[in-house]
Amino acid sequence: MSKYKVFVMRHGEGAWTKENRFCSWVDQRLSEDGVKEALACGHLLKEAGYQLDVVFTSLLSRSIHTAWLLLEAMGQEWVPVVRTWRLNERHYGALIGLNRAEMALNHGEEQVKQWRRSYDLTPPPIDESHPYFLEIYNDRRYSTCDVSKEFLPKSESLKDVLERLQPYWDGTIVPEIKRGKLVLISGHGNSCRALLKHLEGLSDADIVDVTLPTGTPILIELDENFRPTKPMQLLGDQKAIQAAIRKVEDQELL
Ligand SMILES: O=C(OP(=O)(O)O)[C@H](O)COP(=O)(O)O
Repeated sequence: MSKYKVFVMRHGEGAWTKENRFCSWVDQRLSEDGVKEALACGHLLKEAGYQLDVVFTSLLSRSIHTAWLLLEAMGQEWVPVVRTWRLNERHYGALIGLNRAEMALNHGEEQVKQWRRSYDLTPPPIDESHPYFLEIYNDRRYSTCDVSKEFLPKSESLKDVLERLQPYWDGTIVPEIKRGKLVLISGHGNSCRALLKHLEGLSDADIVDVTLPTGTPILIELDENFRPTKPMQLLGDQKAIQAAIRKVEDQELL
């Protein structure tokens, strides 16, 4: 029997999703479609009668704006929004800013798929010669983290993401859920995949086939031991959701 519910969602479409570039820790804003998606999620949850108690986001604007727009559409703007770097998107290292289709031309589609979806493959690290290095590491938000700047990641596999996210899930989010709070996590494609791997108990091989569309709330129902009681539910028009998943999967195609 389900005791707890939690929503996990990837933010609305970001500006660089449209340009097909690895965005990761670069602070791009939502595209016009991304704004619409976030508002539509809020309307969907409102119509279903949900009342949120707390929303967790990353430190990246696209995840925070999604939370704000969703709460506005629900008429629940007063609900606390809590930000943490531990929900940031996977750090794509030296791949940040690169175009996926161009990379497939140079390295082959299979290599790009491996970089994007395998569980424990870490891309080459970002270094000071990278065009976005200073923009990321000189940003004041990263002086506010619970680890000092020099220990923040320079590249991550999905496994690394789960390792930095899980202490926050266990220590901060789970206690809220246990107190009876309805929590929504406005995260990113890969920070949400890492969390879903953990919650759904997916194997390293099975997570490779999980791709998340933007702006789609995923409802997870858990028993008293935080084990899923039913398959996760992607809420909304199922045909549109499948089309949105295919769009993300096809980003590496030539
Ligand atoms: O920034 C990103 O994800 P996000 O749009 O969910 O924040 C990544 O570039 C997602 O890339 P991927 O779908 O190739 O893993």
